[in-house]
Amino acid sequence: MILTVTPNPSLDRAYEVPALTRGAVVRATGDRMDPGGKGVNVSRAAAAAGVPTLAVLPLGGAPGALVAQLLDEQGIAVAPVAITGPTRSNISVAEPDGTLTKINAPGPELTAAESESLLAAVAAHSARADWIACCGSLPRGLAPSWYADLADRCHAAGARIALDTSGPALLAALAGRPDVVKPNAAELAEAVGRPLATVGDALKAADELRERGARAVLASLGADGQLLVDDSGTYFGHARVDVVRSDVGAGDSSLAGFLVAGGTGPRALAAAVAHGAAAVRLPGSLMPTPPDLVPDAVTVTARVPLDLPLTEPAALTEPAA
Ligand SMILES: Nc1ncnc2c1ncn2[C@@H]1O[C@H](COP(=O)(O)OP(=O)(O)O)[C@@H](O)[C@H]1O
Ligand SMILES: O=P(O)(O)OC[C@H]1O[C@](O)(COP(=O)(O)O)[C@@H](O)[C@@H]1O
Repeated sequence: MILTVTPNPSLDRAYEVPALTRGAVVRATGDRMDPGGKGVNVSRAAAAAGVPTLAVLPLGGAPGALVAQLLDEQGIAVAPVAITGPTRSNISVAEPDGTLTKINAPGPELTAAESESLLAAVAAHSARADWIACCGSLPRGLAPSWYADLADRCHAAGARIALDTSGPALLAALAGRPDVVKPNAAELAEAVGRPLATVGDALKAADELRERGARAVLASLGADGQLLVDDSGTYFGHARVDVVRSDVGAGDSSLAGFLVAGGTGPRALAAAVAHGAAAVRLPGSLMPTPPDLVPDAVTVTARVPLDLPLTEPAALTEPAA
């Protein structure tokens, strides 16, 4: 079973527009609403792959009720923790050329009691979990060490920890020795405090995260593919995608594919890449089902193209904590 923890879930609203013009009234040509947040998406993708999953998440207010309803409609098992503050809504705007603009709200502030209830909810189900995927930003009220504390408790219960977060929460979580971390290029750059221009730069950064505590690193590099560094070796995976509709949740879909395929080694990397590629071919944060996957389009190699320039070099937007 894949248990997911999403401390700051969201109601994801996705708009498709002909062009995004600042200061103008922009008429959307399509819109959709999905239950969101990185762990929620991992659960949705795991369920779509036919793997048992449980999503642990705090929910509050009318948006929280809507997230619960949408998850129920999708048949996702949920262990909700009731909170006072309203669940956030995140917005993405997709343009026909593939440009995506995302606005992520900060979300509610959790009280100390709500933070404890969330940890207790995870602990109550962790014995049943093969993997516990800890995903997304931490809401206000949770210390940056929250994921590290969670990892300590869950490791003691025998579960493996996958982690997908950013900034200080990622750095602090490394102390909890997560079994795999899945940064994207920007998160990796921020974690090591330097920009990344090539796949080789990303590999050096991934090695550094392992030195700091991560047992394995699955680095997602957008259109360029993914890099896996674990005890079995170092591998690079790529898939060709002709039309990108929305990359919202592509990383979450990738992580789910990786865990569903065992969570280690080149076969799991191939599944991660297939899931990421399938996700970007779908609108909004729709998660792929098996018929959406095109495994033949995926290549995985142990010969990492170190000199390959990243299509989107990762600049530093914030100083590393
Ligand atoms: N433009 C793209 N073309 C092809 N595949 C993509 C594209 N964007 C994302 N992907 C796939 O989805 C994965 C996750 O996307 P990425 O943007 O790296 O992560 P995140 O969603 O966490 O920011 C990538 O590693 C890749 O496999
Ligand atoms: O917790 P964060 O970092 O604010 O991210 C939350 C957002 O991330 C998502 O899980 C999508 O992930 P990506 O932005 O990595 O594609 C959305 O469902 C959600 O709105």
